[in-house]
Amino acid sequence: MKTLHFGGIDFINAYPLVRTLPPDRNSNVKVELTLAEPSQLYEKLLQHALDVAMIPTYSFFENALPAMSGNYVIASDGPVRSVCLYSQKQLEDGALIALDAKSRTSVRMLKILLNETGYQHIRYVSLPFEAMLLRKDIDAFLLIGDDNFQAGIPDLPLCIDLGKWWKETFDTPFIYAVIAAFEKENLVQVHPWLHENYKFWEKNRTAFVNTWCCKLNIPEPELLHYLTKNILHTLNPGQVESGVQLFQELCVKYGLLRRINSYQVFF
Ligand SMILES: C=C(O[C@@H]1C=C(C(=O)O)C=C[C@H]1O)C(=O)O
Repeated sequence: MKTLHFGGIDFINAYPLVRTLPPDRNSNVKVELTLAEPSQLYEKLLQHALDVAMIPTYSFFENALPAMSGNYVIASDGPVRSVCLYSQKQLEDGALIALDAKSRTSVRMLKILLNETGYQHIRYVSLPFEAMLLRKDIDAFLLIGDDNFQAGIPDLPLCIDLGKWWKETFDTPFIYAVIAAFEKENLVQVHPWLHENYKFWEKNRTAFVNTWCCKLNIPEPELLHYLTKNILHTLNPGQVESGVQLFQELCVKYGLLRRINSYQVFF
């Protein structure tokens, strides 16, 4: 049996897709799992150190990758909770925004939203989370992933949820990460393993959340809400295609991507 090298995002948002199957479980596919940040998984996929990986949607387009899964995504259709812009006061044009250095997709999502809203002179600086907190000249910062659950962050008076903002602006879900491969075969072969994980999650949600909430130090109802109401792991087939297409078109419109690339979505 061939071993598939799969890269799974190590953020909480991906737990239901990659952390539910016991490692010793007999499965029809043999998957060797590497957990890492989305941008690192993208680098490994480019180097062919991984066969299939969960990668930022923007990276998928930036490198014109040929194939993505239509079955599983990291998406939201309204508030996402873990992609937020924090600030002391209402944003003014000309403000300096620190962008989470981990992010590839949400930084472009923010730029699109600011452009659509009419801001034209925002300045940006890319920084790791810890460095942002030390900079006094920054007006707002964009954080992605698990750092949004750190105590103290929500104390800032203004917190703009980008998933909510996107939904209000375009009335459609937003897709933050996709599962991509160079070879269609590898994508199709990893699907049963992802299905197994996700089915296991759906059947045992309460037990998983109960275990994870202590380890992560997040109240149980909040974690359950995050993983079932904020983050969406599946969308209707048409929604995946139209969602990523819209994002790609807007990236081109605002000069964030050179051209529209074609690609295939597999189920
Ligand atoms: C929803 C999220 O989406 C993440 C945001 C990403 C980005 O901005 O590049 C990449 C992968 C996603 O898992 C999150 O950060 O929690």
